[in-house]
Amino acid sequence: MMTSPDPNASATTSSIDPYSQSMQNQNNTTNTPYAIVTRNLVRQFDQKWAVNNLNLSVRAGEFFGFLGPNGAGKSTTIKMMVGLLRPSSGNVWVGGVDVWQDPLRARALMGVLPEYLNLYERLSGREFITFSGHMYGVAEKDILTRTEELLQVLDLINDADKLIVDYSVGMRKKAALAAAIIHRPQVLFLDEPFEGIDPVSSRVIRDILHDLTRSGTTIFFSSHIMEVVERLCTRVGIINQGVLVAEGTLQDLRERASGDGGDKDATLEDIFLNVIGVRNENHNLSWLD
Ligand SMILES: Nc1ncnc2c1ncn2[C@@H]1O[C@H](COP(=O)(O)OP(=O)(O)OP(=O)(O)O)[C@@H](O)[C@H]1O
Repeated sequence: MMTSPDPNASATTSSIDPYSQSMQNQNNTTNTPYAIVTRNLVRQFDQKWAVNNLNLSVRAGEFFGFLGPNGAGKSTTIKMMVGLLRPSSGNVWVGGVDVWQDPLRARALMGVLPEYLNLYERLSGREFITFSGHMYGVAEKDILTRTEELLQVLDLINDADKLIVDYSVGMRKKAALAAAIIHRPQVLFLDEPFEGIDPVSSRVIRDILHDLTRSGTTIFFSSHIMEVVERLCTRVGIINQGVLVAEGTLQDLRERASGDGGDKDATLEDIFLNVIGVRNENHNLSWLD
């Protein structure tokens, strides 16, 4: 794997050779390649700073959960990371490749499950997953076996020849997930993967994601479902109003919460609400009194 720029280097460094710098973790103890690095990443929409100077480094093999309230900037960040939305300024490297300098090479390393699925409605589920395999250059025989296995495991096999236009929300999401992982991506981006998914499929997806990380895939996903993030993620980042306000393992965040006078056994939900500054205010509707 190629290396990306040193995330601990000065954030103001502008011209970096992402292929030549060696990677070291925060303690300078091991050489750990970073799967995702953002440097001073900004996206403005008119006067609104949707993402404000984001510096984030995700190590290879991590399962990284990206949290934030509605409108915090999660989807905007993911879109910039995967090459769907051009940053106003700043850089993103995935697997050591600058996403905006070399988008095709970067895209070949990734799998992406976007928030709003724009699927090929007139293809069947089976055709769509197969098509994705071809797009990623997977060998024909692997496409055949992987497609059937994905359809089976994701419980789409009985609807495999139905057109996607006739799929339910959850079925579309599962088909999109299958299409995003058929090439065994080095880095998988998932924007709200569990939204609209029933508990049975949710379990299946969690198992698949676990298997992917075991086989070396780095996963970056956003979610509002704290329990899932708590259960799956090795590290968590919290964004609020476009700014990264907390980052670390759950243990790091708990220790930080207890240092701030919080509970050392705090749940991720407690930590999240605390970090984004939610107080126990009165949320009653006056006209319901
Ligand atoms: N195309 C756009 N044009 C204008 N403003 C936008 C656009 N896309 C996003 N925004 C704004 O950028 C901010 C961040 O939006 P984003 O969709 O990234 O939030 P989010 O954290 O993914 O929210 P949610 O959890 O509700 O999906 C919001 O204020 C949103 O209104």
